Amino acid sequence: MSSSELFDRIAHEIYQQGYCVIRQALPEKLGMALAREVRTLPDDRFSRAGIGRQADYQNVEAIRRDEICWIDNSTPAGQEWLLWTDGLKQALNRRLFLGLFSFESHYAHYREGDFYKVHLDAFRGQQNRVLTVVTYLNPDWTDNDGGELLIYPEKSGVPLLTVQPEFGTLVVFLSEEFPHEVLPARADRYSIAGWYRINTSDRNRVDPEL
Ligand SMILES: O=C(O)CCC(=O)C(=O)O
Ligand SMILES: [Fe+2]
Repeated sequence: MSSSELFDRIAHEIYQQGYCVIRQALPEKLGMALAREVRTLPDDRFSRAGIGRQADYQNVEAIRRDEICWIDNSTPAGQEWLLWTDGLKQALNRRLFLGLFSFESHYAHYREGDFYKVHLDAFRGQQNRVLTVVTYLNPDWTDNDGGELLIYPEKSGVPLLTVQPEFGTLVVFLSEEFPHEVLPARADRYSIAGWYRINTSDRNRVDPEL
């Protein structure tokens, strides 16, 4: 699938249903570079993920256990990823007039037993995170390794989708609309989670900060 076919398909499915899951979507070479990088980053580049400002540490531990490392332009793999996600942003803006403005993303490492309970990535009205993108960097993932992503309909209940975190699978969904969770991993699980944001700056506040 060429990248323009892929971006067309993502735009179409986001328009139709608000989410899409595509296997083997991430370009192979990019996926390999990211998979290699996430495994070679020193441990001290990763930190315990948070869940917003108020929550204390114990609260966070009950909700999510992964460790994250924000991705920037300082490595070739990071650069290539940001270029690719920028291409996706432009394609979605062109096709859907979403007005996506900025993008932030991090590697995530779930060790054995780590999980992320049901949550939304953005809250309605705050208009910060509009679109979530997740991709997986696990070449040898098996059904026994757990760590599935479950995506629920807006009112929760029965999952709409169960996604295995297999190498190259790409998940995109509207951040305000779909509660989701990561079931406990039974092996090291590597992924990238990212968010496109719109520009909600006004006279008194620049947001996202430049
Ligand atoms: O890794 C995944 O499958 C999803 C992660 C997630 O929901 C998040 O980081 O907000
Ligand atoms: Fe999430």
